[in-house]
Amino acid sequence: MPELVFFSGTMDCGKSTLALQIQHNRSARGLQGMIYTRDDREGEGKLSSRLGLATEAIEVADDLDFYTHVVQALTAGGRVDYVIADEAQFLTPPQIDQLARVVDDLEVDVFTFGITTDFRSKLFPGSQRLVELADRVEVLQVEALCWCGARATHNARTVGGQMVVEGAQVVVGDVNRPGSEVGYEVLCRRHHRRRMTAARARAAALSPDVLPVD
Ligand SMILES: Nc1ncnc2c1ncn2[C@@H]1O[C@H](COP(=O)(O)OP(=O)(O)O)[C@@H](O)[C@H]1O
Ligand SMILES: Cc1cn([C@H]2C[C@H](O)[C@@H](COP(=O)(O)O)O2)c(=O)[nH]c1=O
Repeated sequence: MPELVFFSGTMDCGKSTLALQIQHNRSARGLQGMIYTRDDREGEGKLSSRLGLATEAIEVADDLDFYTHVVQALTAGGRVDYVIADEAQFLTPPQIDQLARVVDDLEVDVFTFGITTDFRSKLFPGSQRLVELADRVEVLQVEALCWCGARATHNARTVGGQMVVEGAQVVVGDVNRPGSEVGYEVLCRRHHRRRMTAARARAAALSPDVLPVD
């Protein structure tokens, strides 16, 4: 039975790596997939992993209709055995409905990959629709860790090194980029709530004026 699967997790937990592995294993067996992404850090039309692997992908815009796109590929004589959509948090809710229709009406497996919540711990609209519609929501086995060693469950945004809780929902960026103006850091819920990034925890530990938080 074909499925709509949502592989979700924080930033930097291996989602794109898994997407590339699924693509590799299927294409090694002669299956043909449509690979989509939106706003990958490495640039337009790329699905990239921090492990250094990347593949070409179809760049999705708001007006791309997944169902029509896959039907067009089939009508043109192509084979579509599966669909992969990375950075699925950036897709619109109607696009997630179109992906569900690809599964149900075309009987094609659809694997989506994305973060569930933004830097304010609010659901991305695309992720919300995936949680509502997916046959399965899978949390990745490799845990990203908070600086305290606990499992990281939340994504923090930093601007000029300070954690922020206001701003645009979408700002493409990366973790572990100390030099960049906007950065991200994965944290456990406790430290996300306290806005305690690794840098702030280090500063607090060094300061004689601040009581330890943990
Ligand atoms: N130098 C490295 N050596 C081993 N593993 C690494 C290295 N750099 C990154 N990784 C692994 O890659 C993961 C990030 O993979 P990626 O697919 O880019 O994440 P996501 O798509 O979820 O943001 C990290 O959690 C880590 O497990
Ligand atoms: C938390 C958060 C993240 N983003 C962006 C930052 C990255 O470009 C992607 C996530 O990519 P990854 O492969 O999962 O690391 O999302 C954003 O725009 N807004 C946010 O709140």
